This record gives sequence, C-alpha cells and structure tokens, in this order.
Amino acid sequence: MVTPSSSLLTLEQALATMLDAVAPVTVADTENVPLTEACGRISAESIVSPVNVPPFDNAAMDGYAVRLADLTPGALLPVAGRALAGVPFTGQWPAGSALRIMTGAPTPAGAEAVIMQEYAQVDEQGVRFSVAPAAGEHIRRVGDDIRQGDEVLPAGRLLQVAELPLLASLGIASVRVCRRLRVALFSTGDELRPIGAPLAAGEIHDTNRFAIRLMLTQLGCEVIDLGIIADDAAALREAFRQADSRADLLITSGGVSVGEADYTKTMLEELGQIHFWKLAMKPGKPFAFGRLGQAWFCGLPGNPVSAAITFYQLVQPLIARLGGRRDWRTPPRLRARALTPLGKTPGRLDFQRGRYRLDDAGELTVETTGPQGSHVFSSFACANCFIVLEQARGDVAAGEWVTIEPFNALLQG
Ligand SMILES: Nc1nc2c(c(=O)[nH]1)N[C@H]1C(S)=C(S)[C@@H](COP(=O)(O)OP(=O)(O)OC[C@H]3O[C@@H](n4cnc5c(N)ncnc54)[C@H](O)[C@@H]3O)O[C@H]1N2
Ligand code: MOO
Repeated sequence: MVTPSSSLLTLEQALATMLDAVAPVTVADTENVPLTEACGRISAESIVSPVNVPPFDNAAMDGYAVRLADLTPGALLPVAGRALAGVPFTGQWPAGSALRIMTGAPTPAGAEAVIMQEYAQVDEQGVRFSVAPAAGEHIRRVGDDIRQGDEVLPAGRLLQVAELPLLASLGIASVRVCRRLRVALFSTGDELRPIGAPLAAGEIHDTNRFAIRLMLTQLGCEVIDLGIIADDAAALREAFRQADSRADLLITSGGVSVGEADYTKTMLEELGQIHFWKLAMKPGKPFAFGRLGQAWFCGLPGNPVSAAITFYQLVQPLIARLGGRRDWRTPPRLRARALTPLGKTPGRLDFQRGRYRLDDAGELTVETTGPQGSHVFSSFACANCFIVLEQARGDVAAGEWVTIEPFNALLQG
C-alpha cells in the first residue's frame, strides 16, 4: 500500500513548527573571549567601532601629493620631502612644490590629490605631471570605510574568518559571545558497537553518533555524548534524565519509526511532549521533535544518510535559532542541467546526492553520485550538493533541469 502523500508533513511545515516553538536559550548567558578563541562563536551584543577606519587621510598609490592650484600645464614642481607608511612628513610644505608619498602614508595637511608615479617625469629640478587629477583622487579619507561609533557587527552574528579580522583591525582584542549551546546525544539499538570495536554477527558500528558529534562540533556546540544506550527501559530512562538535566537539546538517532524492539518511542511519549512526524522527504521520513522536561528533543531516523540529512535540513537551523544566531540563512538553491538520469518516485521531496560543476560552456551541470539508498553513505561522501527533486516529480531524464543545493560549510568545511 502506498502511503497517501497528503498524510505526510512537508519539510517547510516541520521546520516552521520547530522554529516557532523555540526561542534562543544562550543569549542571556554570555562571556567575554579573546578574538583568538572567538571563531565559531556568536556575538552577544552589537559591536561598535571605537575608531575611524582609515584612522587618517592617506595615499592610495605610490606617487606625489599635490595641491591642485600648483598644477598649471607644464609646471615643474620641486619635491619638498617625502612621506612613507609609518613615517609621516613633518616638515614645511611650501606652495608650488610636490611631496613624494607612498601607499598608506598619511597625506599632509593641504594635499588635494595624489598622482601615481606612472604619470610623473622626474629630474634633478623636480617633477612634471602628464595628468590633471580630480580633487581627492587617490586619497583615502579618514573614516571612509568605518566611522567611529558605527555598528560594525550586530548581535547574533556567527564570528568567522571574515568578521574577526575586521574587529582586529579596529583594535578590539576580545568580544562578548553567547555561551555555547549544550547538546546531548545518544544512539539506541542493540546492534550498535562503538567505532573500532570488533563486530559479532548482525552488529554494525555506531556511525550516526559519530556523524552527529562531528556536525555539532562544527556548529560550535558543547557536546554531551551519552554513548550507546541499550534497548532497555531503565537505561533509556536514565539517559533521558541525564540529557534533560544537562543539555538544552537532546539528539538521538534510531527508534523513531515503527520497529518492535524500540522502547524509545514509548518512553518519549511518557516523558515529554513529542511529535512523531512522517515527513514528505526522502531520505528522512520518520522524525520526532518536541520537549522533554526542559531540554528540546530531536529524534533522527536510524538510517545513516537519513540521520545526516534530517540533521542538516532541520536540526542545523534549529541549533542556529537556539544558539542565538540571527544571521542564519537557508542554503541557496540553483538550477542545473542533469547529466545523468535520476530515479524518482512521486510523493516525497528527494534530497539526492550529486556533484555539480560549471562546464566549459558556462552551464551549471549536475550528476548523480550513485545509489541513493538511505544506508548508502558512499554516494554522500563524494557529493558536493543535494539534488532537490520536487515532491510531485517523477523520474528525471538526462538533460532536464533540476534544482540543486550546494553543501554549506557544515558538510564542506
Ligand atoms: N514498516 C516500516 N518500516 C520502516 C519504515 C516505515 O515507514 N514502515 N520507515 C523506514 C525508514 S524511511 C527509515 S529512515 C527507518 C528509520 O527507522 P528508525 O528511526 O526506527 O531506525 P532503526 O529501525 O532503529 O534503524 C534503521 C536502520 O538504521 C541503522 N542504525 C540505527 N542507528 C544507527 C547508528 N547509530 N549508526 C548506524 N546505523 C544505525 C539500523 O541498524 C537500521 O539498519 O525505518 C524504515 N523502516
Ligand atoms: O526516511 Mo528513510 O530515511 O527514507 O530511509
């Protein structure tokens, strides 16, 4: 029997429900950290520039500082001195003369333009120019880029390689950030063994907990790893209790579908207000979201690709919101021409794994990375994007246009 797609929740509906339910939990608890330790943290307050950038008028080119009135056609101007970056000109600058100046050097009072040395002819008497500069040409004015008192970064911004050097250039050495989000995780399933442990018949390695842990670390979370919990009521209850008392969010994988040996679902129903959804996405149909006592809860499907993709599409934005980010943006989507046929059953939104590239003719193309089962991690590992195939769409022939979503820093970084 085919499940009618109308009974499934769309990804957008699920995400909107989750984001509406939660508020940031880290913003009231902030700390001041040195810039060198701030990468990946989230700004807790608006950051205002204590200085002007540039801090003084300075030359944008190597050449000569001039006053415009001195530039009569053919004029020969003696060179009255020179200014270097870090070594300003401090002498007298008589009318009717030019000053040698290098890029970054403070322009002396009265300078109205800098003429590039490529347009200067120099001899022992002085310098002649072959161009007539406009007022202000090649002078970078004080505060051109940033004025003292301007907001340079708002609260709620992820601080990374673009943001932190900006703060450093303003002489700022530390920054107030939100505390890290505390995220607990565990796996359930009697077949699971830790990474590297020998396997008996029917056993597999617990790859989901490892993958989730990696992604949480990438997202700057404090990870509370509770390990593999046996399908046993007492052990599960204790794991939920621990997570609820120590974490803002608990993530588990497995046991959210319809299996018989899963205590997880029963226990969750007893402990919190949890929604067990069937999502109209593939992979990633079974997904649970809700609240335990005080911690939020996300239950990912057990299949490894399903767990990774539901984490990416649903948990990643949830963590951004809980963690105080106001700059989170849904990864952008693009249109690309499929080079290979893609199998697709109508009914769910597919996140197939592919590789996109700009071909020699300047057209964006994408090809599948191979089998797309929700246990097939190998086709994920060599992908650089999702091929997002609409819910109602069927098979895609080679040459058709499709939507792609390039992986963001969580998978690429
Ligand atoms: N009769 C039905 N069966 C299934 C349905 C369904 O609708 N009706 N849905 C299928 C889909 S889709 C998925 S996805 C899975 C998800 O089920 P669970 O979340 O309950 O996960 P489990 O049954 O515990 O495990 C599924 C699969 O994943 C492996 N697994 C589990 N945890 C891990 C881990 N930490 N690391 C690596 N692999 C893990 C587990 O061994 C199973 O192979 O259900 C389908 N079934
Ligand atoms: O959601 Mo399941 O993820 O289709 O394998």
